[in-house]
Amino acid sequence: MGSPHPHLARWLLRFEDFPPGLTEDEKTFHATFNVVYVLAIASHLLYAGLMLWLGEMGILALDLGMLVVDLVCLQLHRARREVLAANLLALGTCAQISLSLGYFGPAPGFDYFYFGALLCIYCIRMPFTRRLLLCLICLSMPLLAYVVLMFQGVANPLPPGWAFAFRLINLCVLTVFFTLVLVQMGWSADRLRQRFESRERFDELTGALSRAELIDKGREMLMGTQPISVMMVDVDHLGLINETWGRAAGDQVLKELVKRMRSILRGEDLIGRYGGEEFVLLSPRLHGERADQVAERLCKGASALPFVINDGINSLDVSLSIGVAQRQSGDKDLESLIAKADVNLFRAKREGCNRFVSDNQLGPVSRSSESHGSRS
Ligand SMILES: Nc1nc2c(ncn2[C@@H]2O[C@H](COP(=O)(O)OP(=O)(O)OP(=O)(O)O)[C@@H](O)[C@H]2O)c(=O)[nH]1
Repeated sequence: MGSPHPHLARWLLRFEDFPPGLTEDEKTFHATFNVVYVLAIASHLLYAGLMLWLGEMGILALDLGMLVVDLVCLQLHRARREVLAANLLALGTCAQISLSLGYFGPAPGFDYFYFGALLCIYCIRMPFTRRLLLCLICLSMPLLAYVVLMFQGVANPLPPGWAFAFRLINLCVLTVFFTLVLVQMGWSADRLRQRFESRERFDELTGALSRAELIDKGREMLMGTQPISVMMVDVDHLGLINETWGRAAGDQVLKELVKRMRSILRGEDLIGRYGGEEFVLLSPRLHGERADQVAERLCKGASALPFVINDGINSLDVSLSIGVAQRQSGDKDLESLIAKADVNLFRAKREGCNRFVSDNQLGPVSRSSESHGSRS
């Protein structure tokens, strides 16, 4: 798997029962954080036991509170709300550090905790500014507590032996925790580099995203909760165009089509070449009737002007058929959304091409267009 730690990756993946269709990256992310949450639960149970034994009820209550947070994180993570789970763990950990500092005093060793929380946040796939904001919140909580307690001169109330043992356990747990998170970051960086190096991100002919890249980006998009429209676009009768005008003409049509779609769509929309003459479009924050309007604009706009082929000697009228599917709330499965769009595309073809079909409506394109009719 091209990772510096393939054995660890294989070992982690052995314990997982993944939902179908996850990429390798998602699998290692999922497996790593499963271990991180289980580790957090185990260590908070251990700390709670220790504090009960030592009769330190204040810090025991804090540990039990964190135990609940860990369990919630694990459930969220398993329900594929990974980003929410990791954010909650990071914030919970930093809040716990701040409160624990009030009890134990600003002894060295605690700084480990919030670096852990920061690393946690750093490997979560979310926009940079939101990540930065979370890091700042996580950093400032314990830092503030640190400074205040240093000035107050608070000392650790545990006997020196216990204080030492407690710190040792913390360091061991956190070292394992860091190793896992860092290794996971290494895997992600590796795969990112491999993708860049292998130049498989874009389709060579049209410049659209490659299928693999589209799926990766689409899955990232689906990690949020925003509405998303998926459109499957197919050039009508491309086989006939190839036969009549030659494959180079078909290639020119595909290239020009991507340019036209780009000019109609917004910058944040993704265009990927899914197969031969099929493209998949992913549009975040587009749903309901607006998605139908965009599909109609694509059908009309893409075929509004003839496609110039054979170095400007000929031109063709080319039409599109589009299947539209919309994300239902909480839907995380990109493949099933694309499959829905594909079913609607099939309906559009069956209804006579040059139209779109969406989940809720059939959308004929009003402009009458002779498909692939030639012009001089
Ligand atoms: N020029 C060109 N043709 C391609 C490319 N990829 C796929 N095709 C052609 O697209 C055609 C797809 O054939 P079909 O699935 O039967 O579709 P169609 O002829 O467009 O007919 P409908 O989809 O039913 O309208 C085949 O003839 C492929 O050779 C490509 O990169 N360049």
